[in-house]
Amino acid sequence: MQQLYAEMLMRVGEDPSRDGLLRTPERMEKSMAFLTRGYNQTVEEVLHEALFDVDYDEMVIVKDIEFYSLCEHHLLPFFGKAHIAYVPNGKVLGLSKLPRIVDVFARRLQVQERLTQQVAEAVQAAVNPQGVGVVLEASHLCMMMRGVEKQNSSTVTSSMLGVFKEQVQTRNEFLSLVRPQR
Ligand SMILES: Nc1nc2c(ncn2[C@@H]2O[C@H](COP(=O)(O)OP(=O)(O)OP(=O)(O)O)[C@@H](O)[C@H]2O)c(=O)[nH]1
Ligand SMILES: [Zn+2]
Repeated sequence: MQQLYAEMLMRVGEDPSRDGLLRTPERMEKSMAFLTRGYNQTVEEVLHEALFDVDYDEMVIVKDIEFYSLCEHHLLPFFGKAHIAYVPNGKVLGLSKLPRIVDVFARRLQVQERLTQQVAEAVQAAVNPQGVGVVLEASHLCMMMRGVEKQNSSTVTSSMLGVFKEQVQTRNEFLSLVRPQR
């Protein structure tokens, strides 16, 4: 990787041997490993069996979970907030595990739609709840600092499973609770 990054610096017109850039390939390699560490993680290992029997069958929502990902088309960041809800079916998940599931999939090369679906499916598989709702709102640097150069657009995606798909009322309850307060 470090050789490739040094080559890249040269191709963009830089001198990889100048003082400020000497350790840049090494830093980039480390940084890229961090930004894509989701490839080395599985949902099972981050969940750590934090499933609890609870007699609660109302909606659980964890909202405003910040995430950072890389778009697979340009390898530029897209980032924003994830909102996750589920209606339990005898078991609940340790709360911190929802953000951890987001990160397992966000720290890969992604499109926002697939990231949204993967998070919803992972929660469904982990908790076996009555249903799952996931909404992601994000800004894409590939649309801001290059390309169409639109600074204020945001992209909203959602994935609804089980009762969130079948029952308009459940979906609306979720959507009204995560709606941005303006
Ligand atoms: N659906 C989807 N598209 C994305 C996402 N991230 C980036 N893109 C889009 O991927 C598309 C790639 O389009 P291309 O025409 O192949 O590439 P490009 O010439 O760099 O496109 P522009 O960004 O329009 O300059 C662009 O429209 C991006 O906005 C994402 O998460 N989901
Ligand atoms: Zn992009």
